[in-house]
Amino acid sequence: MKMAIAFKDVDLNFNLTINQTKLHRVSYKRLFYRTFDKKRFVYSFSFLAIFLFMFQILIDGNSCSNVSTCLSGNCSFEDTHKYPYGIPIGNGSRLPIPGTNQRLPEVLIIGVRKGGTRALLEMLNLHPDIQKVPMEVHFFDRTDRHALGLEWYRHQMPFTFEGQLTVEKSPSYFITPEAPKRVYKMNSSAKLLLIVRDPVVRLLSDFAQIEATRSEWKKKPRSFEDVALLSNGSVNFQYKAIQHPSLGKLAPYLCLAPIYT
Ligand SMILES: Nc1ncnc2c1ncn2[C@@H]1O[C@H](COP(=O)(O)OS(=O)(=O)O)[C@@H](OP(=O)(O)O)[C@H]1O
Repeated sequence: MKMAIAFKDVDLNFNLTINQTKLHRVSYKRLFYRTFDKKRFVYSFSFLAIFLFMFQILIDGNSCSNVSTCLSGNCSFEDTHKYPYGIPIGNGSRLPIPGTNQRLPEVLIIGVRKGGTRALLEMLNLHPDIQKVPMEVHFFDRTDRHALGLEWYRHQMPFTFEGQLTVEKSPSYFITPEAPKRVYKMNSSAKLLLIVRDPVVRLLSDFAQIEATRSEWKKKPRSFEDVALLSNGSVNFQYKAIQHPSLGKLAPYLCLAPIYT
């Protein structure tokens, strides 16, 4: 059989008198060896390598200039948002932006659970003078964490310049009886932010989230009545989203004026 194959700009002519199966095997093999141009391969490979190298330099060059600008002490307040825990310098190490420090928070978003506390924190963080703590630290509500001490708490804080406010949010602070005394001991003039929402709507929001998480963990689904009501039909005040603090007990530590709702 005589075949003429046009493969891009290469014309191949070869005779084969073998059966169809062998034809395919042999023709592909020949096609490969005949079209394989070593020189062209080397040129293409080198071109690709150079291109990737230049691209890498471009990317690195950009981040390097930012990082070196920061490390040489020319960082702005906004840069602390970019590198809240220092500038990554490889090997998992980080260098704090010169002039910054980890400071205890002056502002706490204390609740309420499912009140839009995350949205409030993110919106405040848009301001360059404010630095959010990305995660909930639960320092004032969890006794095991509180026992680690203020230095441990400070080390969970992002780096800030003097004049920037650090804001932490853990909605359980509002319903934990020990929290006000602990906050007061840390800083008696800390600003406490409380964002409120229709209690029934946020109860439903909380229930939906908890049940979704339980379902991910393959836990048995519960009805709303199971969690919100006791067996005698009265409200279950132990349920987290329903709990509220006893303001009488908090009074010695809270001057209501610094609570912003
Ligand atoms: N701007 C604004 N206005 C009204 N509602 C808002 C807003 N931003 C967030 N949300 C709703 O707040 C719910 C999440 O609240 P939190 O961030 O406090 O949740 S958490 O307690 O930290 O888990 C969550 O409620 P649900 O969607 O009903 O679950 C958010 O949708």
